[in-house]
Amino acid sequence: MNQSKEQRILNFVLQNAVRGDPRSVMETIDKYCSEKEWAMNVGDVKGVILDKTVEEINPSIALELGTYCGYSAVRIARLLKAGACLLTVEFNPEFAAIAKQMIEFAGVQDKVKLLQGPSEVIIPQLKKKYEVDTLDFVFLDHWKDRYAPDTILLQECSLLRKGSVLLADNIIFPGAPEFIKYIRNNPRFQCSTYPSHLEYMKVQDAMEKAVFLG
Ligand SMILES: CCCNc1ncnc2c1ncn2[C@@H]1O[C@H](/C=C/CNC(=O)c2cc(-c3ccc(F)cc3)cc(O)c2O)[C@H](C)[C@H]1O
Ligand SMILES: [Mg+2]
Repeated sequence: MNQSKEQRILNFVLQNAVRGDPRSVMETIDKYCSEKEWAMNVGDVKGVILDKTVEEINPSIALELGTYCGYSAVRIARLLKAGACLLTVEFNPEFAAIAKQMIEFAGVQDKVKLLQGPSEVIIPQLKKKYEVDTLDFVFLDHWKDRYAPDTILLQECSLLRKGSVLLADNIIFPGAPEFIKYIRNNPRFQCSTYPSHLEYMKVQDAMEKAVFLG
């Protein structure tokens, strides 16, 4: 059975990146996806916005929705301080298996907990099963029509506290119109937009940052 694109990306990393070096893994994925096969990683351009947001917050506990191949999990985890943790949620078992190998190859497995399952099931389990109190940072990069319902669910599960920061990818392309409508009209969130470019393309995209006001 011929390989998936995601398997080809992982193999290219295993053969070309430096084991234990997250920056090398990111650069190798970006090289493959800009030169050989496009893939929906946040990428090197929007990745800088993600980096700056994570560095500004310096989260102890972060959540990512939509692990895919693990590119942004590696990108976030490499910046986490000792003892800090990224919980990343992926419901496709093939992608979860690939991401697990990517995270381990990069050497950030001690900072990342990969939770396989749909976000609407995992989010309500975070407090009791995963011993989360509240989240410092949430990166939304899963199906775009799930950004708004999952943001509502995070609030219903009391997982946000005053100052919790959400960062959403792709609010221009493919776009997340329901999320933007919800979050920008919501007095409980302070929003700001970071114009950028779609990964590996000369296409406009943007990220939305939303700070929960409690
Ligand atoms: C219902 C379950 C919800 N709960 C869920 N729970 C857990 N995991 C979930 C859930 N919903 C989805 N996932 C996982 O997250 C991943 C999905 C990621 C989705 N990302 C995009 O669609 C996108 C498209 C483009 C793009 C740009 C230009 C183009 F021309 C084409 C595409 C660019 C981008 O940067 C993009 O992030 C992964 C594939 C999928 O298994
Ligand atoms: Mg994305």
